[in-house]
Amino acid sequence: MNTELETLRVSLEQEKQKRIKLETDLEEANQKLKISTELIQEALSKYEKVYRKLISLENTELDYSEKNLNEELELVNGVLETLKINPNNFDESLEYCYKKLEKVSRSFTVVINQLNPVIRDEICIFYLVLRALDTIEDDPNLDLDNKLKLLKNFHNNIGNEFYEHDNIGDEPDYIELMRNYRHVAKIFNKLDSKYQEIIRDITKKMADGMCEFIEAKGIKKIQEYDLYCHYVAGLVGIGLTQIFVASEIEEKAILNELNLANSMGLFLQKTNIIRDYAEDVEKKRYFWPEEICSEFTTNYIEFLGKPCDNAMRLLNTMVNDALRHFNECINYLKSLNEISVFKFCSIPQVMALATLELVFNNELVFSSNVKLEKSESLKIFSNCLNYERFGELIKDIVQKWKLKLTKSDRIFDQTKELLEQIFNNF
Ligand SMILES: CC(C)=CCC/C(C)=C/CC/C(C)=C/COP(=O)(O)OP(=O)(O)O
Repeated sequence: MNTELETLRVSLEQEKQKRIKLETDLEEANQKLKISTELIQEALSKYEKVYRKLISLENTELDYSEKNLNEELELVNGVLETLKINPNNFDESLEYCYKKLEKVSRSFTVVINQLNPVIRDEICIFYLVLRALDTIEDDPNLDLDNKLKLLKNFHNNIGNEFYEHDNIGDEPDYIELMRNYRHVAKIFNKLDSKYQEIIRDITKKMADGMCEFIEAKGIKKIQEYDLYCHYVAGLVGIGLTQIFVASEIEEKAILNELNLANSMGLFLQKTNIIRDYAEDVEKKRYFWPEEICSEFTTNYIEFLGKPCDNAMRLLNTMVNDALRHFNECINYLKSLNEISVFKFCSIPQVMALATLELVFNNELVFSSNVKLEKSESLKIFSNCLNYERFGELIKDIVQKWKLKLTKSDRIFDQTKELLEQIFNNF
């Protein structure tokens, strides 16, 4: 009797355990279902927004063919894929990183989102790590010693899940990134060590370079200007190239021409430095090199709000200096094989060339932040699909720019020559 009772008790206990397990599984499945539903809803709402935008674009002055629309939809599908609808892939920190990327980057979110998944998280994290470093460099309220200490130590904290700062940054989104840095660190720690090493090495070199320039107080020679741009942007091009090769997506040969990767960064950085004249001068950030400025003025900040002849000549000389890097950018892009990497690298370059065309001989640079029209950016995003289409976009910008070169001026002639070289590169 006792044995029978015991057997019954054991089987009851087993049934009870089974039931508990079933209940736990059910709860977990419901949780996953909830997350999936939210992600799907988010994906659908994004998809719907872009689709509506495309439909409305069909009726605007932009001549969007059906082919363009399909290509744009392909790009959007890349974005949807990144939403990682599989709930097993769901990671709160990864989700934070992609959401933060959208907030802190004006131009890199879309090109990162469409990247080959093999390197997408790596490049998203690379971007956020450098954005955090840049936030420290740009903070106007940090005292010098503290800033130098934070910059010099930053590479040791990239994977520190307890690293956080409550009040660093001059914009709410940057402050928030520094406050929640642990999410970036957590995903960094999950990356393959070969990517961690590249990111850490570039971050250290960039931080050391930033410190060198903070201590030097001002940029004098053009060579120093190129060196500063190398530290803050050329190194990014070099690190990205190392990531493409480490993943075996691009060929090793590209590592023999890292000077081209450097030029890719310099071209983007110099374009921003010219475009942001008014904003930077107002914030007391000075990047225009004395060697170029001194031909036109003893202090280039006097041109703020006053676009006199000398101001315009200086502006056009700065544009010329940036434009001399573009042929090397074309040569870099020519050597890429994988389409998502090509788009990631080429779209920002076309946007920068269009921006340079816009700021050339443009008085507004001295009073406001001149920006490309949204429709222009969209046209570039959706048309820059391969090397051939890239060439067409570049040639269109060059033709438009040449129409501005009616004046007979030494600088205009130099710009004309550079533009002709670019045109003939295709
Ligand atoms: C090989 C290769 C791809 C080289 C390019 C290297 C690269 C991406 C350098 C960064 C340059 C730069 C000015 C970034 C910030 O741009 P931003 O302030 O306009 O962008 P934001 O939208 O992120 O603020």
